[in-house]
Amino acid sequence: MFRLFKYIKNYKKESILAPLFKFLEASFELLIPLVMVRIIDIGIKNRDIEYVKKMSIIMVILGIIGLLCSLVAQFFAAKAAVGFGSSIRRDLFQHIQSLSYNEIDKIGSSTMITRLTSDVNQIQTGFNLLLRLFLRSPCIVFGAMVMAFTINMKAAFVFVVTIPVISVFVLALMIISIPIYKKVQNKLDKVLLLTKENLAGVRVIRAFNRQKDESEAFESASSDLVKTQLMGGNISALLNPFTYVMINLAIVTLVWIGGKQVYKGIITQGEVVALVNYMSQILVELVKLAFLIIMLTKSLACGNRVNQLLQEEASVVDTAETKIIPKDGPSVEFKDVGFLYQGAKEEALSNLTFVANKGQTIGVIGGTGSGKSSLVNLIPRFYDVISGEVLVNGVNVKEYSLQQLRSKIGIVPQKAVLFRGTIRENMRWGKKDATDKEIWEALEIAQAKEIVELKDGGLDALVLQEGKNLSGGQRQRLTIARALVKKPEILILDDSSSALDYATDAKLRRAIQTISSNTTVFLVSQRAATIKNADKILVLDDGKIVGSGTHEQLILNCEVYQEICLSQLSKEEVQ
Ligand SMILES: Nc1ncnc2c1ncn2[C@@H]1O[C@H](COP(=O)(O)OP(=O)(O)OP(=O)(O)O)[C@@H](O)[C@H]1O
Repeated sequence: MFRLFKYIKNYKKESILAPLFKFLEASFELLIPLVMVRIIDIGIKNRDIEYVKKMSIIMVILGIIGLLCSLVAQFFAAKAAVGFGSSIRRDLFQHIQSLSYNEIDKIGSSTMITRLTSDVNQIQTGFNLLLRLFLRSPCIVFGAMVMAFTINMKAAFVFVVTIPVISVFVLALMIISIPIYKKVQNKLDKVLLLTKENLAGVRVIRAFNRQKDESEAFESASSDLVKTQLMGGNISALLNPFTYVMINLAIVTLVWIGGKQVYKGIITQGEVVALVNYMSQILVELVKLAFLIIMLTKSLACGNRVNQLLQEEASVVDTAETKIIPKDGPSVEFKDVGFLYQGAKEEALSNLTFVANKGQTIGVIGGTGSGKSSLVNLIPRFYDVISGEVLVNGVNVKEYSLQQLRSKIGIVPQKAVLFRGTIRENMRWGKKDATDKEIWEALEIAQAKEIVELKDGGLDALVLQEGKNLSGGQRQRLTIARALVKKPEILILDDSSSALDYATDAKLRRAIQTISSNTTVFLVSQRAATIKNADKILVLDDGKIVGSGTHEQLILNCEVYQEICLSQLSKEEVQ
C-alpha cells in the first residue's frame, strides 16, 4: 500500500497545505474554551456586559477564521486526493494494458474492474480524509489534553485515562477489520463477475429458462457479500457507542471532580466549563478519528489489492528496443514448439514444427480444444512458448519489440469485438490514417461493403457498445475488414467465418486469395470447406500436428483429416 504514496509527488504542495490549514483550524478551536473561561469568570461574574460582548465577538472571529482555514484545507485535500486517485487509476489502466494473456486469464477481468473503479475510489476517499484529519484530530485531542493540564492537574488526569483506553480499543478494531474489508472486496469481485456473465449471456439464460437458477446464484453471492459487509459494519458500529460512553463517563467524572474543586475554591466555574468543553471537543474528534480509521482500514485493504495488481509482472516481456531487420526466411516458422497454459497440467501444444512461406494460405483444422487458437496466438506473442521457437521472417518473435511484431500481423479473433464509435473509427484501429478508399477496399474483400452501404450514414454509421446493433455475421465481416485495412504481412483468421453462411464464406475465401501475394494467411476453422483450398493444411489433434500438406495429400494419408472431411463434405466435395 505504501508504494502507492509515490503518486503523491505531483500533489506535494496540496498534501502539505491541507493538513496545515486543518492544524490552524484546530488551533483556533482550542482557543475558544479559553475565551469562554473569561466570559464566565470575568464577564458574567462581574456582570460586565461590555466585556461579555467583546469576548463573544472574539469568539465569533475565532470561529470564522477556523471555518475559512477549514474551507481552504478542504479545497487542497480534494485537489490532492482526486489527483492521487486519478494517477493511480491511469497507471493501473496502463499496467493492465501491458499484461499478457496469461495474467489476464489468471487474475480475471471482473476483479480488474473492481480494482480499477471501487478500490481506487476507496483509496481516494481515504486519502482525502487522511489529509483532513490526520493532523487535526490528534492535534485537538492532545492540544485539549495539554490545555486541560494548564487549567487543573488533578482534573486533567481524567483525560490521561480516557484517551489511551479509547485508542487501544480503536487499534484493536482496526486489526480485526482489515481482513474483513479485504474479504468484502473479494466478494464484491464475485458479485461483479456474476453480474458481468449474466448480462453478457442474458439471451442464453432466457433461452435455457435459467432465470431462476441465475437469480438464486446471484442472490447467494450477494447475501454472502452483505453478511461480510454487515460483519465489518457491526464491528465498526461498536466504535461510536464505545467512544460516546467513555467520553460521557469522563465528562461526568470531570464535573464531579471539578464541582468539588470549585466548592473548595481551587478552580473557577469557568474553568470547569472549559474542561467539559475540551472533553466534548475530544469526543467529536475521537469519533472523527474512529471514522478515519475505519475508512483508512478499508482504503488499506483496497490499496493492497491495487498494489498487488500493479506488482503483477507481464509474462510476455517486451525487451527489444531497436527495430529488428528481418532476415531471409519463411514468413512464419515453428521449430519444435511446446506451450503450456499457466496452471495447466498438460501442454496445450507439443512438438509443433512447420513452415509457412510468404503469400501462402495455411489452413489449421482440428476438433474443439485441439489447440488451433493456441497455435495462432503464439505468432503475435499473446503467449510465450515454453520450448522451441516461433520465427517470423527468420527472426525469433521474442527478438522483436511487441509493437514491431504486432504491426506485421492482422488478427481476427474468434469472438468478433467492435467498439463504440463510427464504422470508420473502428476500421482505423489498425491504421490510424487509413483513407476511405482503403477502408472500402477492405470492406469489399471482407464481404462487408453491402452492410455499410445499407447503414444510415455509411462509414459514419454508429456502432453501439460491443457492436450490439449488428448481427454476429456482420460483426465478423467488419472485424475481418478491420484487420485487412492494416494490410498486414500475416493475416490470422481464427474461426472468424463461423457465423457466415456457406456462400458468403466461399466468397470471402476467394476474395482473401486475391489480396497481396506478400500476405501469409492463417485460416483457422473447424469447417473442412473453409480450409480445403489452402496451400498447406495443418491438422491438429490433442495439441499435436497429426497431418500436414494439401487437401489432396491429407485425404490420402491423414486419418483425422479424412474423418473430419467425411463427416462434413459429400464424397464429390472430398475429391
Ligand atoms: N486461457 C486458457 N487457460 C487454460 N487453458 C486453456 C486456455 N485456453 C485454452 N485452453 C486449453 O487449451 C487447449 C487448446 O485450446 P484452444 O482454444 O487452442 O483449442 P481450439 O482448437 O482453438 O478449440 P476451439 O475450436 O473449440 O476454439 C484446450 O484443452 C483448452 O481447454
